[in-house]
Amino acid sequence: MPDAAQRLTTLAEQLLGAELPLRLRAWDGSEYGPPNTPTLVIRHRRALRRILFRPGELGLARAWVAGEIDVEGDLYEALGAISGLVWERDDLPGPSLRDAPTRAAVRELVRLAGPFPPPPPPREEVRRRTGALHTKIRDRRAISHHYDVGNDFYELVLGPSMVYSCAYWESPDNTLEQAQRDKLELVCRKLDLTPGRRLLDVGCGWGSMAVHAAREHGVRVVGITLSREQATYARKRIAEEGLTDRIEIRVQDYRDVRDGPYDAISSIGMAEHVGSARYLEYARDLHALLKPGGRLLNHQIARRPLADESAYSIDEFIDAYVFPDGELSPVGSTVTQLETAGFEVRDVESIREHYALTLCRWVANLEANWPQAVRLSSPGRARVWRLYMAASAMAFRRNRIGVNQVLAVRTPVSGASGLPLRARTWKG
Ligand SMILES: C[S@@+](CC[C@H](N)C(=O)[O-])C[C@H]1O[C@@H](n2cnc3c(N)ncnc32)[C@H](O)[C@@H]1O
Repeated sequence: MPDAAQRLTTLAEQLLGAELPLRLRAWDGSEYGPPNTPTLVIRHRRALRRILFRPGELGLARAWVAGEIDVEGDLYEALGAISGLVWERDDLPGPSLRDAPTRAAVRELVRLAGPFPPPPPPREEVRRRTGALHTKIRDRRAISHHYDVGNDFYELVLGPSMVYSCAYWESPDNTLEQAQRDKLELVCRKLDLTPGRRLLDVGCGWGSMAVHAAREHGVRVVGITLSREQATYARKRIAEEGLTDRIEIRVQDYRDVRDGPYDAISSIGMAEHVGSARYLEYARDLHALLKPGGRLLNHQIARRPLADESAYSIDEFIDAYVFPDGELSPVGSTVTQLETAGFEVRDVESIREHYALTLCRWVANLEANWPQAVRLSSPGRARVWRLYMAASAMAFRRNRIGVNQVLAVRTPVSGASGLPLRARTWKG
């Protein structure tokens, strides 16, 4: 009788119709598969039950959070191998459940997983996003879930720059702090910030953009966030920098900003929270908050468009464990919505590869401070973050998702956009 690792490998290969490019270690201590590759460790057969119960990323993620599966060796190599095998194949669908051998393999897998517990009580299913879902109260709760993990935890992961969005890598060998500074500076140049102008930073996080723009470009800034912890941190930092006369941080929803018009608006890593049903309203609100000729820089993660857009559903793992209610749209629909709201879209810069580099640095920071990260959050939460960030790095690297800076102008009726004939000012 072959041991569990060998049986599992054989079954997985039969079901996937391809060779497993990873080594496997099972709960009985047995190992099987190629040497010199990362090892997928299945510590408990409960992991199989979870995966069979909930096929797709969520079952896998739950087993990961519970510590029932793990990876030894290079996490990125393992994730790349798994996604190459499951999500990125052009020869799918593989073996069909109509085939007798496939059905037999599934039955054998169920046997191997052991007795199933009674089904869990019905839980709220992840719904398609509707306009009603992104209410101000719900958005505030979702933001709290994500950002009020504690500033100390974010400091460990993000490092001293405390910027939680894609950095800009002039060279991949730069430090994360330099790359984040370069990103903030790039945004300031795109927005043509000059002393005395007024900037609204929507989704200001821990205040990094506000501080950079006020200190380096002499602008007055209002930064808004839904997270109290972020606001407290940002205000302290602003006081330490001696910039309280130039920066105001508010705990405020973008839908409640009433003190326009502004000369410029930055929205960096915030619009992912808006939701497609509310996106046009968001674009209209920002448009109304700008002076004629004012610029918006919208820096946002995008997904690839689908042949059938109605088939889009939120990633269950991200929704359940990381980013409740976060939602991605293709860059084309962002541009269309901004134009519909009245903006003239002048520049779209894709910086997809930059996010893979950024995420790898965050993962490295987390790994280097692992015991402290676990103490500040919990073993499950720290594991979720490691997996989420490493998997996201892979997704950016492999073009499953992207990130774009969209520069849009509230061009006046005269057509005078105020932009240079060539974008030398920021492209160098
Ligand atoms: C990923 S963080 C980005 C923070 C910052 N821009 C940076 O690059 O570090 C997203 C920010 O958007 C804010 N946010 C999300 N929804 C918001 C809303 N409805 N109104 C105002 N801010 C919001 C969050 O509170 C958080 O500060």
